Amino acid sequence: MDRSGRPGHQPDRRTGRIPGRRENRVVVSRSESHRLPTSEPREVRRAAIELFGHEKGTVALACLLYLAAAGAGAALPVMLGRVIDGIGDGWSAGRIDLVCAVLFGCIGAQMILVRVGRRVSHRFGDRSAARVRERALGRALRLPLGTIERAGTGDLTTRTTGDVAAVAGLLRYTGPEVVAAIIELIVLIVAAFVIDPLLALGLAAVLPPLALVSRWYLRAARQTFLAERAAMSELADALTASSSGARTVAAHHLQAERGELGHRLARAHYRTLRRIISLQSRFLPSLDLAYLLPVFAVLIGGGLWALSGGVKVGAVVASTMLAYRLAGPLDRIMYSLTEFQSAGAALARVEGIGKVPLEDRPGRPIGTAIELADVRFGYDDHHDVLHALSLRPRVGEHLAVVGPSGAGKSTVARLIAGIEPPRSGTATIGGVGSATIELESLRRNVILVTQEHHVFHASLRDNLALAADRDDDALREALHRVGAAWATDLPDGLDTVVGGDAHRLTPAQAQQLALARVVLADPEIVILDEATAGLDADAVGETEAALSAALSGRTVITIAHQLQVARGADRIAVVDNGRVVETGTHTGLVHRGGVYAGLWEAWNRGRQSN
Ligand SMILES: Nc1ncnc2c1ncn2[C@@H]1O[C@H](COP(=O)(O)OP(=O)(O)OP(=O)(O)O)[C@@H](O)[C@H]1O
Repeated sequence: MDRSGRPGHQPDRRTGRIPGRRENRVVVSRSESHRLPTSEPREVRRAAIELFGHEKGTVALACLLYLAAAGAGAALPVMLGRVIDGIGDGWSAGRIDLVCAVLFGCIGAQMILVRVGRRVSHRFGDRSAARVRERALGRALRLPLGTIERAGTGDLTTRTTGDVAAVAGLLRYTGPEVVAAIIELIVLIVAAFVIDPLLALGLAAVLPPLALVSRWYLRAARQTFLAERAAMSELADALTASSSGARTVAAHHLQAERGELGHRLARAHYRTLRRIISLQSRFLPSLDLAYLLPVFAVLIGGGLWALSGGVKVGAVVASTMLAYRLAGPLDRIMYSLTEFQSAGAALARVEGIGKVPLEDRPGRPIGTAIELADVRFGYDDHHDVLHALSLRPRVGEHLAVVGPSGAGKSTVARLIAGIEPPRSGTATIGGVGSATIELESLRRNVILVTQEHHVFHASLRDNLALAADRDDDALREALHRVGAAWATDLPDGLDTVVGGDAHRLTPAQAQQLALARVVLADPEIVILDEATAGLDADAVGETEAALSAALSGRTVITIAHQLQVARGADRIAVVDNGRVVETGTHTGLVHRGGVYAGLWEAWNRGRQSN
């Protein structure tokens, strides 16, 4: 970089940035080692058992209700067989009527018991699903930020939304259905043995084909479903990165590349879906064949035996009906294998969040002095982006960090904020490594505001109260300080629900909301990294000045991508190629005629020609 500002350091016409040697930061694909882990089947089983353990009473009650319902259901073929044989044995009409009345009563009782059982099991499902969701979110919130970013927010989002929903669906609907089906199956088999143990052996004809088919399916399905979930995550990740990094994509003309990546990942996901369909299209018809085998076995075997007088016709009819009814619960169990596989894969991913090693953060800083000393840092093992960088912001000063794009300014912000530890050297706050400071204390004292802000689908008041529980006047004052005049025009004032379709905030408004949160939180150290980039050029200066006034006495470090922001700072540090190459006031640096002076000249020239 020279004083004249070579072409590479002219501000970009569209973004106002000072270009440099930045590499493409929109992640193209995540390496295996950066993916969030997945739990082993053994760990998934343990988690499932733990879930049942919380609801032993409810589970036992639901099982009892399903048992009674299955008993009432099995009474139908048993009694019908007795009636058939009873007619042959000369039962009276009154006796037959009585048995038929009991039979109808059983049908009614079965319907009621199933309904009540479902209600109880839904209650279990709801509470367990809430437990899974809360656990996943709790774990996600404790994850080290650097890990989330390297793994991709899309992956974590899919795990805490789609995967949790798949597990919740299983717990609420499919799980209880399968338990009910297993109980029904056992009751049907017991009933068949009560009617005639030899005929009941015919039911076993279903077992060999069923065992073969399900063994093959279960083996193939786990990998297929895991692959589908992973492909879905990668796709979500790439789409999230493309949309949240839209400005970078546009600035680096990466639209075609990102579009192609999206298509490639969508095709990969489509291929995994086709594998699932192909698997199921072989699995399901084989099941139908398997169900028919015990019906034929009992009907033909029992029929021949009845002809020779070895067994009564009623017993054969009842056993055949029971064999036929096996298809119902078996079908529900086998069909749900797909969902079990899918939810099992989902639970493995949800539980995997808990396998990420948490950071050891015992540090308790004394004071708020920031110091970066001889810091080396790189995002991968191969090359450093910061090279022995040293910087000592003074307590209570407003320091602007400037430099060409890709120089390492945002990386400096991340190290101060304790998101990443340095590879060597030290990055400390109050004498303690910032990446080791206890999270609660770090969050209270240090806030990093970037361009990414989340507006929660809630009232404006709730969105602000996240930062600090203050009265309405304080909330309004914070909005006023960051120039959010629009807030006074909202139809329901602070009660207006924002973040959803009802009242969508513009990116600039969302940014002001984030800044108002900072004012309310009033931390000791504020790091603003492109925090005003979404505002229009005139508003940037005003907002930065208002923010500085609101945060007076606090240490404010502004990563200034536009030099007019740096001008108002107490001191400026110029970062180039991962090193601090100059520090001083705006006037001092311009007079010195060094790197900053060159940047300033190029900046002014660029603005005039724009
Ligand atoms: N998450 C990341 N993973 C890999 N490399 C990264 C990541 N973030 C930044 N880099 C790389 O590190 C170097 C320094 O980036 P950094 O964002 O700190 O620069 P900067 O000066 O803030 O740039 P800009 O002004 O464009 O924001 C660049 O080469 C960049 O491509």
